[in-house]
Amino acid sequence: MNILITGGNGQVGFELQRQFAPLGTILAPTRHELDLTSAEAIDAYLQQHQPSLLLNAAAYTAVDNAESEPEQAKRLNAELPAQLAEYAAKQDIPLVHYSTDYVYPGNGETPWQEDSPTGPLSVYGQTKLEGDESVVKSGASYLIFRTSWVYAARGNNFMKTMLRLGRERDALNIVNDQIGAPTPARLIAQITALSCTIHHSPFTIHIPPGIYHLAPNGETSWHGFASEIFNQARKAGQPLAITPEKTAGILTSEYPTPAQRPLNSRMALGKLENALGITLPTWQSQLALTLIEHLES
Ligand SMILES: NC(=O)C1=CN([C@@H]2O[C@H](COP(=O)(O)OP(=O)(O)OC[C@H]3O[C@@H](n4cnc5c(N)ncnc54)[C@H](OP(=O)(O)O)[C@@H]3O)[C@@H](O)[C@H]2O)C=CC1
Ligand SMILES: Cc1cn([C@H]2C[C@H](O)[C@@H](COP(=O)(O)OP(=O)(O)O[C@H]3O[C@@H](C)C(=O)[C@@H](O)[C@H]3O)O2)c(=O)[nH]c1=O
Repeated sequence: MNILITGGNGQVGFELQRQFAPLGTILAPTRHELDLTSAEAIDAYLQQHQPSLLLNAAAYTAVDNAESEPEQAKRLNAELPAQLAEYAAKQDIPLVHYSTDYVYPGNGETPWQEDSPTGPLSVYGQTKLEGDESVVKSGASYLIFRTSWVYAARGNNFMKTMLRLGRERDALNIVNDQIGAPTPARLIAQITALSCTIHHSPFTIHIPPGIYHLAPNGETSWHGFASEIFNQARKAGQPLAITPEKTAGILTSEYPTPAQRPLNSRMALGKLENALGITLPTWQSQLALTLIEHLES
């Protein structure tokens, strides 16, 4: 049984490969083996390999660059999921797709529900929303996991950037007015596997199709996340130049970037917890696991 993982070398895709390896034959083409900007190449690949499950972890995730490369972002974030969803509907196979807190407008302090009005502030958020909308209306059996602030033991992410800067610098300014939940890619892959029941054939999704928020419990700012990274790293014996007093919280307006980020990225988790009958872990406990994995790698 072939499981296609697009973006298999990314943070989430890599963890999906680990989780799903015992469940079937993993197809995780690199960008040299399958150019995801080519609809023709994707069609040919699908015809050749006939996957029974699609896990779409490919995306254009460079939030600031997307502002100057909107066509590229649209191809990966909007048109690719639309094409995969159309195929999934036609073949009657499930599609799991990943989305983001950046589809929400970021105002207020109330956690977003899955059916809250969207209002992306950036090209990245807008193109991701277009992808979600295509999947929803495709008629495919789908799950969309909207997650936030993804990091992992490997890949490019905020945790690894902070560990590097914490060793190199003795002072850092980090925004403290964007609030959300840092989510390890490993947790995303574990929840994805938990949501798919494997019969002999075909794969089925065993929670109701739809959009689900997927993040750990609790909330913090990027400054709070960085401070916890430094605390936990220090306890694990890492030599850091940075000190808590020199890790200053600043406003988003003091850290100008090409793309606007939402201030409120709080996402309600009840829909997923109820569907799976679980309580999601806290972001601090998930950081401990991911940090140790990184330090031991
Ligand atoms: N990162 C984050 O903070 C968040 C991510 N998400 C969503 O989660 C999902 C996974 O994100 P994440 O794992 O962090 O993403 P990564 O940036 O780590 O990985 C993206 C993957 O997409 C692949 N890719 C991008 N462009 C192309 C292309 N033209 N052809 C072939 N492959 C391509 C990359 O290939 P290559 O390895 O060759 O570069 C990479 O494997 C995405 O849908 C993202 O929007 C949601 C919230 C937060
Ligand atoms: C390195 C650094 C970043 N920052 C801020 C900038 C930004 O607001 C925040 C996080 O930086 P990043 O560049 O990791 O942020 P960003 O790339 O916007 O992260 C987002 O990626 C996309 C793909 C998503 O879907 C989102 O959920 C979110 O994870 O930290 C500082 O304040 N000080 C610093 O020294």
